[in-house]
Amino acid sequence: MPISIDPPADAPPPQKHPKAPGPGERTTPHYEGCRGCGDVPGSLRLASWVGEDGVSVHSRFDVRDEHQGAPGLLHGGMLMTAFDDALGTAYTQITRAAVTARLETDFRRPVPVGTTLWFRSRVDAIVGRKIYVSGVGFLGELDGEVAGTARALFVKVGAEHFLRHGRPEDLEALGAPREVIEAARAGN
Ligand SMILES: CCCCCCCC(=O)SCCNC(=O)CCNC(=O)[C@H](O)C(C)(C)COP(=O)(O)OP(=O)(O)OC[C@H]1O[C@@H](n2cnc3c(N)ncnc32)[C@H](O)[C@@H]1OP(=O)(O)O
Repeated sequence: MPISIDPPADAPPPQKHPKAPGPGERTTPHYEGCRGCGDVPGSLRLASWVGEDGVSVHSRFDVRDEHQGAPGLLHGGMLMTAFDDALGTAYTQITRAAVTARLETDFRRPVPVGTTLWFRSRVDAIVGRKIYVSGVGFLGELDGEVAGTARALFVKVGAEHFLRHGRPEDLEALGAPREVIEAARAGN
């Protein structure tokens, strides 16, 4: 039986992080090697901007041949990847370093190759380490026909999560000293 990811009704409204970009500004990838938003081979190259309210985010994903799951149609897992990243980008405007614990997606319309998908995502609540986020994907334009909807629970983690579980060479490329990685793995 999955644990509920309904945001508590009495949680205070999330506030934008003071260093987050302002309304209309482009957000930066949370990790350059990310296959959702990084500028690397195999990435969806999701691009995101802060919404007019300064807290929500809208994102763009151009669906190409390499994203197919059926003839000429977007793979459902690729849509989930796009939602994961779009919803994750929404929480990074408010707080830092959390990982996806649960992601629920409803697939409402098939998405043909050549479509531009647009997303609106927002943080609904933050309670302790738990971040509740939801989003909608639209065909062709923001607020166009709904292609899918998603809800996610992200759980805040410290740097040790990545030091302990990430691949050492990728962590070293980001500047983490080998001894720090080894200490995290040893549980120190
Ligand atoms: C810009 C950013 C974009 C990001 C997009 C990409 C994000 C990713 O792809 S992240 C990679 C995929 N995710 C992962 O690898 C995470 C793997 N899972 C984990 O590491 C752990 O399970 C983790 C960290 C989520 C939680 O573990 P842990 O730190 O021990 O916390 P734990 O006590 O189990 O859970 C914390 C709370 O969350 C709740 N919770 C945890 N998992 C779930 C879940 N699946 N469903 C509902 N609730 C959950 C727990 O019930 C608990 O609630 P409470 O505090 O009320 O008791």
